[in-house]
Amino acid sequence: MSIQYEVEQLADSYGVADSFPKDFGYGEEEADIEDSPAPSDSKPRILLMGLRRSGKSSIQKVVFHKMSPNETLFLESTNKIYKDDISSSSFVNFQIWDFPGQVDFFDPTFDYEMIFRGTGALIFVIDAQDDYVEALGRLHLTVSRAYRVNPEINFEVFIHKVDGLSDDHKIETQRDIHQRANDDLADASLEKLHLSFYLTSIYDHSIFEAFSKVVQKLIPQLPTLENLLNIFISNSGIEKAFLFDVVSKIYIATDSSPVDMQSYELCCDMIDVVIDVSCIYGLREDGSGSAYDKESMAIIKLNNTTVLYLKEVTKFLALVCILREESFERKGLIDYNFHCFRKAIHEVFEVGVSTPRPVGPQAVGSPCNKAVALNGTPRSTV
Ligand SMILES: Nc1nc2c(ncn2[C@@H]2O[C@H](COP(=O)(O)OP(=O)(O)OP(=O)(O)O)[C@@H](O)[C@H]2O)c(=O)[nH]1
Repeated sequence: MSIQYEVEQLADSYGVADSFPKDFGYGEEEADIEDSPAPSDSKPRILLMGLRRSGKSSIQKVVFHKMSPNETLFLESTNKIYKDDISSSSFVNFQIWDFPGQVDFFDPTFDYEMIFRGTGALIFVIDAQDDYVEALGRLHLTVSRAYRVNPEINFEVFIHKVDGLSDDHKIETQRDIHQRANDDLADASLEKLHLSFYLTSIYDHSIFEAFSKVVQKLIPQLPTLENLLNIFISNSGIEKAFLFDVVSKIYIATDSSPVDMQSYELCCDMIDVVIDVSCIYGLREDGSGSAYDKESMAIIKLNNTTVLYLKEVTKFLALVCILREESFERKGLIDYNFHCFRKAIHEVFEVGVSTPRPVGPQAVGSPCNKAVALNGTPRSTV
């Protein structure tokens, strides 16, 4: 595949020097956010639960800490709740709580009411390569408890480690788990409790896709973002556009045309290439500067007449588009439309201004706690 590649990197416009991946933000705005930190326990939570060795810590490390999947083989078992605050590096401002496999709801020191009250999404991980009967029992116990405390939680089931399964086996496993889990809920008269199922693996992009969908459900501005993307692509001759959280490669929104895995993978790969090249050639000689900043943009022309176009939207977000070479002849128009799109996104999120987040006991468990606060906090909600 021949690739024509252009990357522009200008780190000069930002005062504080940072390097990827430790600090991915622009230094100055980072200070704003630091100035009014929300007490960590009041941030909306995504819980990762499931049996021992089902893959919870691996998911969290691969998606949010750039750990390579092979390295997860050496992860030690989690013995206490591990709270990971990812708000300093990511657009989405939440905490991920990784639970040890053996959580005991009857343990009086485990205050599950407090935990579930401030939870936006509960991800239950099931190891699809193992016998899942015990996991299904645990799933039922966990979601029914959580639902009674907070019916607003989104319940997400990751049927995980499917890399070891054939395509037929994957479908059959999903069908079986879906059927049994819902039968258990029906037996307990919990038909209203909705479970969403995803086939995932850390060895491909499925885990990023699944996490994208989990996070999207927690973003109240999603319809607005989709609308803006639809308007942008239809006026620019673009085939597909994703709004990415750069550090995690979660897409927080896309236009309303269907997502195919290949396009998503291509865009993820583009982000990796841009950041890697930036880290090598985009920093100043003394190593200062940022690998991703206001001037970050890249165009990659593939040999099948497809063009990939990436541009910075906010300090955590990038727009990545796929378009035909013919459409790219009107680059001026695309750039202008992008300018309008970027402005609109900034208006939606008021980038860089952090409004005080809810504090105190009344905030935990309030309905708005389900929606994630965003870095570049929106005007109207949260
Ligand atoms: N094949 C395969 N293995 C995986 C996948 N995800 C995780 N693993 C492996 O599963 C094992 C257990 O992973 P962990 O992330 O430690 O599991 P955990 O659920 O956090 O375990 P506890 O901390 O004991 O609760 C590790 O050896 C991982 O490499 C996957 O998608 N596919």
